[in-house]
Amino acid sequence: MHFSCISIVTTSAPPAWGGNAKLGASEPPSCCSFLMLRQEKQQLSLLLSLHCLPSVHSALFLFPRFPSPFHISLSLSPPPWPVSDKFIEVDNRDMKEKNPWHRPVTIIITVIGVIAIVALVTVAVLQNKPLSQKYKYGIVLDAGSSHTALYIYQWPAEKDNDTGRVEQMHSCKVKGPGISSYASNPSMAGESLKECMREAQRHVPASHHSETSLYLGATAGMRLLDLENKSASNKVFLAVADALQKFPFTFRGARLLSGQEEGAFGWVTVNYLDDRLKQEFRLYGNDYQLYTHSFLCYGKDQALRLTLAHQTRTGLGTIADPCFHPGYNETKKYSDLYDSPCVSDRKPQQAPSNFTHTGIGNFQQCQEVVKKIFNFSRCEYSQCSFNGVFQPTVQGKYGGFSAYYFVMNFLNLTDTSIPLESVKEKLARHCATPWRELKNKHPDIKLKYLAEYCFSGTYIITLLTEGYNFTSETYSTIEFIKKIKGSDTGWTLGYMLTLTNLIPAEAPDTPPLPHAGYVSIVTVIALVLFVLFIFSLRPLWPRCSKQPQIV
Ligand SMILES: Nc1ccn([C@@H]2O[C@H](COP(=O)(O)OP(=O)(O)OP(=O)(O)O)[C@@H](O)[C@H]2O)c(=O)n1
Repeated sequence: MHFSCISIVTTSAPPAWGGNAKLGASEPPSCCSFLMLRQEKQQLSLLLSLHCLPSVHSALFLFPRFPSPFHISLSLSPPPWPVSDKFIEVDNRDMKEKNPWHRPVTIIITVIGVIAIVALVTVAVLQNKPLSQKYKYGIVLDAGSSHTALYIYQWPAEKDNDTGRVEQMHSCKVKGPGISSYASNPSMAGESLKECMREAQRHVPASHHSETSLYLGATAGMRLLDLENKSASNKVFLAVADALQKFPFTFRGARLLSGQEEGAFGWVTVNYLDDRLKQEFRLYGNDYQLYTHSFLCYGKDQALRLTLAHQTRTGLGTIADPCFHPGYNETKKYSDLYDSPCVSDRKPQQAPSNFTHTGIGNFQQCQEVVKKIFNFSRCEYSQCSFNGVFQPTVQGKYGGFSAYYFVMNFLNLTDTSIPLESVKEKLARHCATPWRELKNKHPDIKLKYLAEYCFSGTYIITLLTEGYNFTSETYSTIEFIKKIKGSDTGWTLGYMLTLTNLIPAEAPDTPPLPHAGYVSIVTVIALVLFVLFIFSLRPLWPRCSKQPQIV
């Protein structure tokens, strides 16, 4: 209690003061009210002017030395007696003795209440805290046409069926070209994977090796090899399977993915990582109508072959390529250029063994050459992308990953809020940059990639606008993405989720509140209950009257 500042003004020293009250002569504290005290017959009266009501109210109960029962007169009117400049300061020590908060019962109840709240909140927190995580692992090798990459995924062991919880734990880029390049030496295809596989062995805890599934999926490069030479492609698959089986994981096969599978698994990956499967698409137990089409020979590398094949179709010894930089000058073999089923039947009869590939760096002309590799006019459907393939109207966001991302990222064009016209202008400036200047500016970038970014950027913009019909208005709906929530975008995650049955038939039940929200609510409710409990103890509190009353 807080009565040390209480001053009482009297006209005369009342006879009934106890020994703990003493006369004072100081000025009354500014906040305090005046108490008038007088004795009439056997009754003491206090007259009060309520300038600071709460403290004065309480003060009235704390004169220990008055006869009991203690009657109080309260009045809101100014005191009728002349106010003296004498003050009586009330001795605090007796007040404290009578302070109900210092009573043992109140103290015990308060302590028990606090302990109960702490216990309640602790139990709520511990009960709902995620248990120390035990993980499961899965490994997928993406055997692409230009390179192979290994991805390790992990997810909490006890929550196999929850979505949005599988995440990429590690990735490893296999040194050397894609496995299809080892057609003439298949065992080297297996050999090339070993370094990343050993890395995977180090990243997945040894106790989990045997239960970790390992998959290899091959895409465009092996599709082309399969078309060209089935036995060679089988040998490459056997060689990589043989190498992968030697590792302590559960090897679940090396196989060719169809273009449709690659598209669909890529769709599952990005929508899974974006948490869209749960909310929007309801993959769980539902059928989807998904449009996917893979244009074999129209990936970036094969598209470049097609444009070069177009430019060398007459068997020239030198070509001046608008898609390569001014000053670019390389001697290339006709046999290498035409060594792909995408162009092999177009090889000019009278071609020399080599041609000189020079650059003139002109975006507009490059776009004209690139357009030549697509057939935009033939269409038997309501609308087509190119080569007579049906193309539905694109809805929602359009994600461009892998080569789309690498190229646009190099060109500083991943921001699709940049107007399409500005994108083209920037690309034109890039293409016109002399080759020597570009090499000096980017000494760390692989020369093959650097030389091709003008072509690649032009090919991407042409494909998006002329092929997939993006316009200046819709260009901003495109997102060039590399990763979503730490996982690379691509088909591999969707493939593993599907083969490992990590997407359940039914949507999982999710708690209505996140953990933090739940704990906060429990805490607030506990505090409210505690305050109510304390108020329920009011009979133990000192009696006070809110209304001025005359007793
Ligand atoms: N920094 C980089 C890395 C890669 N690339 C290019 O990006 C393409 C790789 O694309 P990706 O879709 O990963 O190809 P692959 O998986 O190798 O092939 P695919 O899936 O078509 O079989 C290749 O042309 C490569 O030259 C690039 O231009 N810049």
